Amino acid sequence: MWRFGSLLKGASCLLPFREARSFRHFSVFLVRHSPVWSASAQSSPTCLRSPHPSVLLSFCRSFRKNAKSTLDIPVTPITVTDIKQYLRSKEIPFHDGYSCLHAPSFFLEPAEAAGRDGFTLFIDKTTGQFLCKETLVEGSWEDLQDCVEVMRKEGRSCLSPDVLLGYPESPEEQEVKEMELREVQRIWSASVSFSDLPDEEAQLVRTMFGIDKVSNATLKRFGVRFFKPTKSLVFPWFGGRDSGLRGLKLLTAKCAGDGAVTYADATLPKPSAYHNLFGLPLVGRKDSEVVLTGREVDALAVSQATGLPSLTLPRGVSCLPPVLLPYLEQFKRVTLWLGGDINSWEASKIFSRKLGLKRCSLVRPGELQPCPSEALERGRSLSRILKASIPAAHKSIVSFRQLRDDVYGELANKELVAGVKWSRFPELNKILKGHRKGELTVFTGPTGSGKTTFISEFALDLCIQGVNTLWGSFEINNVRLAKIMLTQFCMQRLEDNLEQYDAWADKFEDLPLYFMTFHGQQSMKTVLDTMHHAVYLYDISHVVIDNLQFMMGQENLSVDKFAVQDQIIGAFRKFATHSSCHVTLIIHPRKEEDDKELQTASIFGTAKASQEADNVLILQEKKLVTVPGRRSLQIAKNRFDGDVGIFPLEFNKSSLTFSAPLKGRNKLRKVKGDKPDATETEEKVEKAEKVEKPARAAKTPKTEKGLVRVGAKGVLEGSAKGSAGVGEKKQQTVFEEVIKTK
Ligand SMILES: Nc1ncnc2c1ncn2[C@@H]1O[C@H](COP(=O)(O)OP(=O)(O)OP(=O)(O)O)[C@@H](O)[C@H]1O
Repeated sequence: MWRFGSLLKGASCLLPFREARSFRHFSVFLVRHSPVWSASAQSSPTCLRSPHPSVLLSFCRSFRKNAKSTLDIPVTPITVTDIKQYLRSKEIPFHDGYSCLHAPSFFLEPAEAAGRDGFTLFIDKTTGQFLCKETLVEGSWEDLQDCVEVMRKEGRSCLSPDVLLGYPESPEEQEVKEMELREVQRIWSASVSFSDLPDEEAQLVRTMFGIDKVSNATLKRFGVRFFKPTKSLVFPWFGGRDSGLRGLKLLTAKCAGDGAVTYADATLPKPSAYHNLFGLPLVGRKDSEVVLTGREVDALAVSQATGLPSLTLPRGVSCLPPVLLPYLEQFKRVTLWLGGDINSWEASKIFSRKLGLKRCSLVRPGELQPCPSEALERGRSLSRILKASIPAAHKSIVSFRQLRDDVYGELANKELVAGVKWSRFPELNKILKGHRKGELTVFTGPTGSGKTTFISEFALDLCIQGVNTLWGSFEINNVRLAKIMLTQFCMQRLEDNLEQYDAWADKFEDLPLYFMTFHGQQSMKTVLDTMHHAVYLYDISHVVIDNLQFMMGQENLSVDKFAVQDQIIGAFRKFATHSSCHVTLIIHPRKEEDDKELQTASIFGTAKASQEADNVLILQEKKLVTVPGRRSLQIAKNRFDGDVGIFPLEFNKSSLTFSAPLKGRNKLRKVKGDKPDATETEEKVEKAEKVEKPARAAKTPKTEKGLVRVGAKGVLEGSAKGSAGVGEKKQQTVFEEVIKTK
């Protein structure tokens, strides 16, 4: 099969159609002004033979960004060996780097390339994604192969950097982009440099942002300005082929009533497109050491105090997008000093795997080792702290001496160690304490009892708070699942309020939420490969698998099905631990008698599932609760601190939610031990329900209230620190303010 490849500028040829999935990359090869494509694709995309659906969708307004959050993983993931073999077979020289392979760029004219470093094409070893650092041409592994094929076919030694274009933008998207750029320019030119501020005001601003000791010279070197209308620090993003202003980040300080200061950041463009490594223009080609920080003010502190190159990750501790890795390849030593709390420590361990453990060392947070800006304020020696950083490459056997600081960290940060709290399920916080990375949760419940619906809200709640989430829904398709989640997100029937669809979908789209594109039976290997890929690309920290039975394939029918299930559970356990990612696994129960409650032992298969799991959650439908439709959630195992218990859930059919609309509505009963007394539980639940019913009926908010509650509590008011999703919402509020002050 062939696909039309009139896509390289000045070249018209047919490219072999390697795999159906390649169509996904088809539009990357659009030639600017290509009349053939623009006319045919836009008016009738179906003119392509068997195009990949996502190509068609990318032209359809209502689905325009679906492709972005859908994890379309290659059927056979690329490995570094494949990449190397291909390059060798095409006689392309390469060096083995830390996260990337380095090859000569074929987007530079030979004469142009001669004056440069030479190996400026960076190919990500995990994904095959490439970037030419000189021309900033980037694309997928398939794109790279296509470029090589075309060069070979046409006998060229290089290609124009303009041959590859991104997905065509809709007029709407272009307009948003232009508006953003205008806003960036407006804020930037209305901002003042510190040396232009009256001394008193400059000092006040410094105090407000905790940078008293950062000099005007440092602020000037990094291009930091102050935007008076919102009293924000402005950090510019310079980049692109012309090194022009591409965006900016605003950091705003807010004083709470009790005198505490909280900081909110906002970026333009929005966080998912904001790929600024703040400080990059100051890095010299020969620099071989760098300090990575989680906040811009920290980079200022490190640079001033140590003279070392220092860069800030655009979204702090929430992720390290692989597109930034090529810019970090030149460094032989990378020190991660992402902040002063346990979250920064966890993130630095995870990021160092992407960066290559051997060259990374980590600053362990502690009383004497706060974040860099605080260390500078407190007069600590930043060089000494950096010197004391710990190599990231760990040994398999450690003594308590090496662990003692970790143990202390856990004790001193009890709340953070307990994980992210649910905002819709306070009872879960009381029993499980929070949602922690690296754990395995097994969830079961009777057939059709609402397992998917409940876990959807359970995961959404965390996702709203910035937990990067990946769904593997093999039972129901992604459109249906997204519909359930969107309904739960806005807490109302959108069918009856279609005019609100776009507003809610826009908000929903900004969540760090991804879906696997599989449906039906899947091999465990494919699913695990996808999960690894997602962790690498999007720093996923919660994977939901609905459900295990869909991975048992043909073996499901054989006598050895229990062994297969155990093997799958073991693999998920390993993945969760090694990837520091929480896995929630839905498992069907064994067939139980109808009037019996489920127990841990009711989980289908052997005892492996409950042994390997850190948490076992059971959606109880029968016996415990006699009111039809009423369910209870039983926490039957909690490895973190042993508390188990059960609490009632009330299903709201219009919003598809189980969460209590009002605080303190459901009574919680803590049970120590795995098997609560069913009769007692039922009685208590019933009693609690009866007593509280009238009050609840009177207090249940209308759907608009639900909208305000979710939007305000879960989305708009969260702290921007360490949370991508929340950070994005902050952006809206800050820029709304900016616009208001215009
Ligand atoms: N508590 C409830 N009361 C009434 N209906 C519910 C309740 N919870 C979910 N439902 C509805 O029941 C249907 C099935 O729900 P869901 O798919 O979540 O169940 P499940 O347990 O995942 O099913 P399966 O066992 O097939 O995997 C959906 O239409 C859902 O809206």
